[in-house]
Amino acid sequence: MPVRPTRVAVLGAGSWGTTFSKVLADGGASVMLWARRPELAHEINTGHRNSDYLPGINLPAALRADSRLGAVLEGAELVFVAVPSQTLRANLTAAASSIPSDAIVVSLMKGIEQGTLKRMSEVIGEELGIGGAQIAVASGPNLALEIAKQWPTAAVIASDDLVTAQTVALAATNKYFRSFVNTDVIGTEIGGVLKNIVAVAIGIVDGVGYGENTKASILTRGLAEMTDFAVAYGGRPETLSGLAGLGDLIATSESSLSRNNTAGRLLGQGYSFGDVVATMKQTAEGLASIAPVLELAAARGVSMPIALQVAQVLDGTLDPRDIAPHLTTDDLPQGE
Ligand SMILES: NC(=O)C1=CN([C@@H]2O[C@H](COP(=O)(O)OP(=O)(O)OC[C@H]3O[C@@H](n4cnc5c(N)ncnc54)[C@H](OP(=O)(O)O)[C@@H]3O)[C@@H](O)[C@H]2O)C=CC1
Ligand SMILES: O=C(CO)COP(=O)(O)O
Repeated sequence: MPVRPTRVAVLGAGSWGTTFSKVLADGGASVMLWARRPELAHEINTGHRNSDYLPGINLPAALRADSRLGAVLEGAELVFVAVPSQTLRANLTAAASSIPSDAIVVSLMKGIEQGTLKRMSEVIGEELGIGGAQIAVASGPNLALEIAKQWPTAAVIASDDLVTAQTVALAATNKYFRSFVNTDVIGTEIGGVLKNIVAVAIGIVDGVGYGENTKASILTRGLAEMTDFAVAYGGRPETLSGLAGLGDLIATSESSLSRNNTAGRLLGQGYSFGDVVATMKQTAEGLASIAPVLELAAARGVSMPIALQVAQVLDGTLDPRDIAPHLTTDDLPQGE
């Protein structure tokens, strides 16, 4: 029987790490949050605010922050990680010696590492030398600011080991946040990575000014693209039609809170990739994972017209007004 953990740590005090810390604290856990900037840790401890990332949100007094990894990780039963995907490996290198050897480590991230093409759970396993029963991932329709306002939602916790997933889900459940469990780590992670890329495409369409038909076509074909890719890498199709696939695809593509959607909208309005990166103050993972995703797709022969056209808009070889990945004909016989 899984037991509810009481001592948890969260690495990364951006919008998601801080919000998830609140979810855990409101679920009854004692939470230590790592903020790499001491002044942010000070603001969280004294003002119970993180004004950079969650303006207007009051944080629970039970949530404590620190910029020292050792102090944050001491005695942690669960360690949640919410840093930008491309910085995970370096952050783990710094944290590894302080992470208790029996802790379960949970990825809250939605990216693929450039160069190695690894999922976040793979990077965690490699860097910390731990196996599947000590690793979990969390994903779902989880726009941070909505959750920080305690608007109700749900998530999926996946681990190779069901008891691990259940243990994490017990900690990550409260009156406004419900965690479901499964054992499909691959499908759950891939859903989170790929919906970001489709959300960029929808943002481009919005920025250009096209309408609901275009968006509905791309969303529907996007789900097929996400599912084909996930299945090619060993994920289960039903995971992609659940919260970690369709659910997150809808939330991210529809919301102006989404950084991926916002980045796409700016591209659609004619801003260059460089301008968009300079404008974004928070992490838009879809922009960094598009190249590794296309490499992985090519390696398994998965057709990804949406991801391909987003990449072409990013590198300036496709005019955003010509975005119409659902009109590409190479997979027409199977398309629906
Ligand atoms: N925001 C959301 O709604 C959700 C986000 N996610 C995922 O969570 C992950 C983290 O995203 P999110 O919290 O939104 O990102 P943010 O941009 O809001 O915050 C990133 C955090 O990581 C810290 N950080 C640590 N190391 C580095 C580094 N080397 N470079 C840059 N920042 C660093 C930042 O510190 P500092 O403040 O000092 O820069 C900051 O605290 C992403 O994979 C995202 O896809 C998943 C679900 C929801
Ligand atoms: O993952 C998210 C919602 O589930 C957050 O999306 P963005 O990173 O696009 O803001």
